[in-house]
This record gives sequence, C-alpha cells and structure tokens, in this order.
Amino acid sequence: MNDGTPTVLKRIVARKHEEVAERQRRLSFEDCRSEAREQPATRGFAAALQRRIDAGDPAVIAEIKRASPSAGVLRDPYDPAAIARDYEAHGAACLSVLTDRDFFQGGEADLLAAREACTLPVLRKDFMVDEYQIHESRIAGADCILLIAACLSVNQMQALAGTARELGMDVLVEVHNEAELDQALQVDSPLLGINNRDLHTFEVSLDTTRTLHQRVPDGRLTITESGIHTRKDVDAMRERGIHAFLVGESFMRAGSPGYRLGELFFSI
Ligand SMILES: O=P(O)(O)OC[C@@H](O)[C@@H](O)c1c[nH]c2ccccc12
Repeated sequence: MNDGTPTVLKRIVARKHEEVAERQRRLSFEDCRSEAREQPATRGFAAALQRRIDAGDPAVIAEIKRASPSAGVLRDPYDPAAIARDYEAHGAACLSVLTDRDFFQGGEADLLAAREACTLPVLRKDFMVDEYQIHESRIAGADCILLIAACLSVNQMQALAGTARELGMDVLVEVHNEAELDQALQVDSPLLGINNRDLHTFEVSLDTTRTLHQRVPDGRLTITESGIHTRKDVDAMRERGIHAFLVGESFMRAGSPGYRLGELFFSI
C-alpha cells in the first residue's frame, strides 16, 4: 500500500496548509477572528441530531457535494440551495456541505447558499489543519466543524475543538480505526463519526462502523459515515443501535436527493 506515493489525504492536507497561508494574506488572522465573533447565533447541530434520535427517528446528515476524488463529478448542474430545500422537505436533521475547492469542487458560497435556503444546521465539510479555518468556518455559516483524526494529533484536535466551542459551533470528530478512536475519545465532544471509507485508499466497508461502535462509550453519539446506499445498510446499522447517518453519494446521484433520502430512511 505504501509505495512512497502520497495518498490523496496527504495531498489534500499539504494543499490546505498552502491555502490557509494564501487566505491569511487576504484576511489577517486578527480580522478573521474578530469577524467570527460578530456572527449571529448558530443553529445547534448536535441538538438537532439528538432530537430526532429521542423521537425514535433516524438522524440524517444529508450531504451536498458536487464531486469527490473517489467518484469524480456526482452532480451537474449543481444547485446547493435547491438541494438544501429538498433535503429539509424530506426529513433531513442536518446538512453537510463540502467546501474544499481543489479536490471536491466546492466552496464556502455553497455552504452559505444551502444554509440560507433552509432552517437546518450545517456542517462545514472540509479539512481543518489550522486555527484560522475554525474562525473562517464561523464566518462561512458553519454550525459544526469536522476534525479528521487521520490528519491531526490529539493536541491539535483539542485546541481546534476548544476554539470551535468558544465560537458556538459543535464539533464532529471523525475516525476510521482503533488508534484514531482512542485519540478522538480524548477530545471533549459528543459527536463521533465513524468513516467507513479509508481516506488513504478509498476502500469502503460498513464493518468499520460495526467494529468500532462497540468501543464507543456511553455519552457519545455515533454517526456512521460513507457508503450507505440501501435500506439493508440502514437497517443493519439501526439494529446495532446506530441511528445517526452521514450520506452523500447515493443522494447526489438521484434526480431528487430529498426523495431518495425519504425512500432510504422513511420508506416513502
Ligand atoms: O458519499 P458517501 O459515501 O455517502 O459519504 C458521505 C461522507 O461520509 C463523506 O463525504 C466523507 C466522510 N468524511 C469525509 C471527510 C472528507 C471528505 C469527505 C468525507
């Protein structure tokens, strides 16, 4: 597997550091931080998921993405606002919007457009490697940020999570294996994402969630991420007590992403 070629995740992270440096030349850290502090209240991402679960319903984080490095272009034309409305009408609990430009063909404008078109809380789906991006996410309208354990140390995750919380955002910590889970559990946040996709190889297996979920302590909300395509996938997770889902590709390939969400989760 490791033939010396950098994996996509490594290339993305290297590019992110450059991007942050470029952005910081346009808007200084100080100015970014003060603008972040002036934003109106966030929408409560974790609370929205918990409400669904308490009501006995699946909590679906419905993803909006134009393209991905593993699948190429998923949706063209791509209208984040229309998709957001469609998702809300069909029972999504929250949204996730890809804002990475170079690998996912997204941007912060997509997040703002989606958020303004509905009342749902929104996760900024991007690769956080620097404090600057946390403040920037708040300005971009994020109610929650993602921290990927595969590209951060425990100290980094704790620091970034602390900043996010100070700014009123929730934090989703994402893991793919046991070592990452152990690290993620040292971060004080209720939302734990188990990514079924290996971000180095793109291999997908729902067994990842099955195995790791057993080791998640009470008090954390497990979200199974990636590779959910069928009713059988959904039922297999719910039987194991996993009621929160992050789904992108199968919705993005459907004519109506919202209708597909309804079919998969609410049997319409
Ligand atoms: O499109 P899928 O297979 O339904 O997966 C959605 C989501 O889990 C996936 O986009 C994702 C999960 N973690 C990430 C981290 C970065 C980029 C993308 C992701």
